[in-house]
Amino acid sequence: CSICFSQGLGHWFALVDLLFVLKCVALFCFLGSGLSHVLTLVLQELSLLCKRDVNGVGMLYDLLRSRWLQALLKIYECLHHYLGKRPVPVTVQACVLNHELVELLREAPQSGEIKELRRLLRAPHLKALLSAHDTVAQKDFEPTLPPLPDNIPENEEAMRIVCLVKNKQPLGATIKRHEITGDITVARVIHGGLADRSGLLYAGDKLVEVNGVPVEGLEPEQVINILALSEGTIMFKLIPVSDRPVSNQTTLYVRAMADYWPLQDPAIPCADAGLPFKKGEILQIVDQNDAFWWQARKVSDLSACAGLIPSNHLLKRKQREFWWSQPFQPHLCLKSSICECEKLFGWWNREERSLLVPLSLTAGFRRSMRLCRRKSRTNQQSCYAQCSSSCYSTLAAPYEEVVRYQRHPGDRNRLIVLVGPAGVGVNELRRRLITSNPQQFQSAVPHTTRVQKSYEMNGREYHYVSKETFENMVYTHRMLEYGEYKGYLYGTSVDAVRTVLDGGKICVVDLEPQGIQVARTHELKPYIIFIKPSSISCMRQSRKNARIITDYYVNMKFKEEDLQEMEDSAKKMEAQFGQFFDQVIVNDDLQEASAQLLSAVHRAQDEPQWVPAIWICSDTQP
Ligand SMILES: Nc1ncnc2c1ncn2[C@@H]1O[C@H](COP(=O)(O)OP(=O)(O)OP(=O)(O)O)[C@@H](O)[C@H]1O
Repeated sequence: CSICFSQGLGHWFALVDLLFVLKCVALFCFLGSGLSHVLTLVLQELSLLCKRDVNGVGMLYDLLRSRWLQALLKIYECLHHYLGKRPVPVTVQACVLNHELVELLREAPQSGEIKELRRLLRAPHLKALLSAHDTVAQKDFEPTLPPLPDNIPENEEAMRIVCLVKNKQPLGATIKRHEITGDITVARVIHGGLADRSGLLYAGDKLVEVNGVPVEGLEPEQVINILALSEGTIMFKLIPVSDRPVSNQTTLYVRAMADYWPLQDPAIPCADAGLPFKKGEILQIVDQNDAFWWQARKVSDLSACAGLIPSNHLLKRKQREFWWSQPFQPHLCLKSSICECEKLFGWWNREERSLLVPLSLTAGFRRSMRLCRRKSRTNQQSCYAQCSSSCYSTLAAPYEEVVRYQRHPGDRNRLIVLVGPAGVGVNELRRRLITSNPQQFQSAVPHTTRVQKSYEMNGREYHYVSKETFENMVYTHRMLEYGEYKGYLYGTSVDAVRTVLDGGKICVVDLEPQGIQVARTHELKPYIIFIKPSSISCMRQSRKNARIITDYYVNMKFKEEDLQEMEDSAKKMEAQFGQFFDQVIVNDDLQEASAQLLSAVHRAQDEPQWVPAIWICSDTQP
């Protein structure tokens, strides 16, 4: 019936003429006594109206004749009938009775039947059943709250008594002592906690008593002890805050760009209430009332009670303080990540790859030139090794606002960016992905300033451009990454990526991690996949027959130092850039990693993902 009223009535007014509605409502006033009978009358009325073709009556007629509604009404009638003759428990203490009986049987002569009866009555499931019976019979569903104290002060208005039943959850409120007055007040109520859900405690409420113990002169720790020792119900006597904070917060989602460990933060007002998080995790911010300490929870566990996190402003300050507290270092990372690092990594090795496979038809399939790459990484090492990850993160905002985004089927595909340490298999995986379906996946054709060779075709292996054109592209920020090798410039341009995307294909590129931030634009909406090496012991097995190609040796085996270098480099990449990774694939078994890559690429295009809000909310490219 409630379904009928809550859902049906809205339609009713819209569909049927007013006179008819009044008639039906009058009939429904008899609810509870012969509802089926009333329904029959309504149906008769409706069938007459149907003949007169009153607007919408046919629909209502069908609704009232539907089998589920009829069944619902029958159930209602049965229940109503039962209300008048509900059974009354013979005893409300079946458990006690059972216990007494078992004792009597113990003393009785031990025949087979008596033994069996005793065994049955002592069985735990029967005892549980009787206990459930007693609970229902006594209607003991609610916890019993203690009686209100007699000595309630006269200015009752100013005092509030709050009784909360303690369960396994924390209370979800913090208290503090006012420095001057010494008053103990509720400092904050944690979103989703017991106190918050009760709606009875507010930040600023002044505690007068806890479980009958006056708190005047006590330290917050002593008050916490009283709470910890009490069982069952906790009774607070408090003076309510005069102006309660009005909650007009809008929920905000952010990606954490730094790690945070509350237990290691001496500044947090209550470490137990802190929410630890790792970079890259998505947080739901539920309270920003405090300028320094926000309340948040992880989207991976939204049912949990919120925790304290430093506000944007505070976390940034902490990062800076930490950075300055470190022993002096040249802080190469700051410098290089802005400008010079772009030059340190990248393209010269790819040029060599193209020499080795000169007639490769798909641009971007260039094989490893390990020595060149290692040469570039020697510079990179100094950047990774000399600065801690906090050094890099001082540059960035500690939280990035994100929204859920799902690509519209008609929109351009998202750019797929593969990142990983040299030798991990980025090119192998990219090559396998593209050859699995060249109609769908494609690489971006790089630009170079070197001269075109006889067997090459402009726009296939490279776009051959003059140095001036290339430099102009760099200055106008049209290069995702670029580098110099043997006096020539090489780079991947945004235009080359755009060409692939405009052709309706999915563009797959591999970038050095420094290129990620350049690629992260509203236009390209890149989905970043980190290819991670498995453990060294696993790689010893999986790379046993793998060959790498260097400047001087073709088919060179992986050496122990290569594997170690790969692992170290991967760790540093994760520490510095992990917050940008949408997906991490461990490249242990090649087949499995390829399958994971394929499904990740499809997920990126077809399923909702968290992306920077600025990509969606702003029409202008950041
Ligand atoms: N999971 C794997 N199991 C076995 N061999 C692998 C695996 N992944 C990659 N390889 C092999 O390792 C070698 C290096 O891979 P690849 O050239 O793709 O590395 P890369 O990450 O592109 O590094 P670089 O840029 O230095 O070439 C190749 O011979 C490749 O076939």
